[in-house]
Amino acid sequence: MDSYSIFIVEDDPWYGEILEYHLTLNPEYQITRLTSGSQCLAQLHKRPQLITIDYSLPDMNGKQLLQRIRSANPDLPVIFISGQEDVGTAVELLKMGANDYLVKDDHTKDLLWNSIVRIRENQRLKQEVEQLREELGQKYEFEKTILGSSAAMKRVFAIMEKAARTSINVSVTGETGTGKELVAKAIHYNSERAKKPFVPVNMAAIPADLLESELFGHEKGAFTGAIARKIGKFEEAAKGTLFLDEIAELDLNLQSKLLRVLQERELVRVGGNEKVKLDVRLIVATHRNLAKEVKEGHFREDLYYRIMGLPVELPPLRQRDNDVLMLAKSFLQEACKTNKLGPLQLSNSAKEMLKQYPFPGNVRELKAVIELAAVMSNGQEVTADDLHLNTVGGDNFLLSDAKTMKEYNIGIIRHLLKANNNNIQKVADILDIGKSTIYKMIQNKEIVLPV
Ligand SMILES: Nc1ncnc2c1ncn2[C@@H]1O[C@H](COP(=O)(O)OP(=O)(O)OP(=O)(O)O)[C@@H](O)[C@H]1O
Repeated sequence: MDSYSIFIVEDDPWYGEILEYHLTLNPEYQITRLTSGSQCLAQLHKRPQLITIDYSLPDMNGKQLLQRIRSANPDLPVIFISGQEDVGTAVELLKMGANDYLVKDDHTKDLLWNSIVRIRENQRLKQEVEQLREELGQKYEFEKTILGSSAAMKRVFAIMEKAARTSINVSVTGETGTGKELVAKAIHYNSERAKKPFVPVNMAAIPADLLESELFGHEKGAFTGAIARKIGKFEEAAKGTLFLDEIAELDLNLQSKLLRVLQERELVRVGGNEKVKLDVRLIVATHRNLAKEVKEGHFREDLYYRIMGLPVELPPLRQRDNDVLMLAKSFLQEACKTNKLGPLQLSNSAKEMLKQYPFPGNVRELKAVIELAAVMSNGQEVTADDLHLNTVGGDNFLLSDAKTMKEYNIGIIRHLLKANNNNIQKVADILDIGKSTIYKMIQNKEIVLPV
């Protein structure tokens, strides 16, 4: 049984007795009764997990006591119990970080009981989230997740380390599938902010008219359909990292709004007046050349300088020397494990083919090609024939250079759908993309599924 230590600070012995009696109905609660503020402060080293305080104590008032508790432990839950209903004091105490304010009446015992249950549940969830984030952080140790030992990738790791040690903004550029999001996550989970949220938002995936409220939040009634207040991604990422992917797709109007928010370090939710202070590390990414976008008038120069921060340029896979083979081996191992296949090797011919191929879809494409090859192979090794770099959507598909990136994408998805009985979820998982991307292609008739 988990014990939970509660201090009851109450100078009226009779009322203290009632509270103690009621709370000990839960055998987990270990109660310590104290009758003054100074007694409470002197016992804080015993690490109570929650404190209830009578607002008017003989030696100090509730505000003074709360201030001193907060400076010793900013997270310790505190519930006030007051002899009178005084909304002003209640609001002030809650603003100072009290968790609840109850008035002494017939229902106090039950309200207190419920309040403690709620606070414990919040504490439990918070602990769980922190633990999960810690585990994620371990998962994102740079060199364990971002594979690469080429000179080009070593330079990337060196800049990432600098980024992780500071809180300055970071901009990640690189062709599609080079690992921009992976880099952003690794910086976050290796930084001081690791225990706070990493919030990714893809500028290209959200319709322009929804993006403002998605980023900055909205107040109830701000527009038709705004039935309740909603906090935006900036607020969701408080004390953590906001990852704005495909930043070049932001329209000029929203670029100005974003610039203002970043300059003033505060935001106002759509349809509201209240100013909300910001504390986020911003990481942006794009596959475009932002400097060129600025020159062509598509991107604001002042915003460009504000978000550029520390630039991380991810080289395309074809410029990473032997990383292609290292990645291929690792993806092959992973594919064997997930598909419950015996261990497979890459044949020499397969290695040669991978080294020659330019990989327009970069690491993402390599991963998909290898996963498919693992499934296709029926021997001990993956041969050049299993790689099927040239079978997607017809002969020499991937080797023909007259294709746009979009055509490659459609070709790969078409092929994988065929190989996986048109299981959209499975193909989305293999390619590490959202199902919506595939549905959009079907809607646009770029892909036709058999009826
Ligand atoms: N160096 C690497 N080592 C291992 N896996 C990698 C590496 N780089 C990328 N990947 C994997 O490749 C896939 C694509 O990576 P990611 O989504 O980060 O790319 P991206 O550049 O953000 O793509 P896009 O431009 O399409 O948004 C992911 O599954 C990721 O885990």
